[in-house]
Amino acid sequence: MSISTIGFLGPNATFSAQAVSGLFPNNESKPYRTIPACIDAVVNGEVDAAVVPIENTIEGSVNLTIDYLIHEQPLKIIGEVIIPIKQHLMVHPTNEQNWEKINGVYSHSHAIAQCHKFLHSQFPSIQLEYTSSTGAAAKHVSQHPELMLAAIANELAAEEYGLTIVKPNIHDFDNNHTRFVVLHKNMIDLDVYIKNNNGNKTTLMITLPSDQAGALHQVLSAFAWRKLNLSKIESRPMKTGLGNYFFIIDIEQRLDDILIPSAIAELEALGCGVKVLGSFPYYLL
Ligand SMILES: O=C(O)C(=O)Cc1ccccc1
Repeated sequence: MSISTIGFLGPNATFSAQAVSGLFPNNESKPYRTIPACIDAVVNGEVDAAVVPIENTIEGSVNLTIDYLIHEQPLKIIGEVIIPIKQHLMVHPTNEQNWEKINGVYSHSHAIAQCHKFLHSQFPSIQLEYTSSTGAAAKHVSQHPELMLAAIANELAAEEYGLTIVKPNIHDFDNNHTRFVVLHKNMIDLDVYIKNNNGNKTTLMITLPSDQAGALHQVLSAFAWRKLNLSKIESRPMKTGLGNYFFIIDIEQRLDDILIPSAIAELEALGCGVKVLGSFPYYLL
């Protein structure tokens, strides 16, 4: 297979690690400390692909991933994997009996946001500490049994770092899932290697002509009358001035020979900029 090593947001036992082992059970994988570091590792050839989080049911988009892809390192999205997310509160075994007296909770910003209601009702004035990942939080707590700390992370992290889960399933909404994208330098066909996908998508980045009334409406019409089903539309700042935004649009099918190319041609004729970020299979684990 032309994909051998996969980069992910480490250390071991993060949700990203879980997504990688679910989708690529036989590949080598390599942890990186941040999402940009995972993406850079693909660009400089340290790994063949990276798996990074892009959207969560409760917290929405992972802006760092979208922005780094758009503004810094233009890789291709070659696949998507969606996994259920269960957040647990865990402490060092020494503190198991006294866990209600913890004075600091460590985790990734998305994990903390997924548990806001729980934290607000159980620990209204506790110190929240943001870490680069849930795994990093669990590792930190495991290294400081002398402090009364807890981490929010998954079951694998509790096992990997020897922590005790004192309150399972503290995410505020049951239907908690995260979408991860698989990034590669080239637009390769992942479903040649991984069968049984659950569907296909094409992701476009679209910029609108400036100050044109009804431009977004016209963009959406180009998809609507071709019956191209959109599963997501999101705006992000261009970072060039207030009010300047680009759009990320997911179409619920592969880049075909006729429909999507003709929609793109129509958008370009309207003065839009269009870039295909990827056309890929997705997998639900
Ligand atoms: O920190 C992790 O474990 C990650 O992989 C990022 C993340 C954080 C919270 C939910 C899903 C993914």
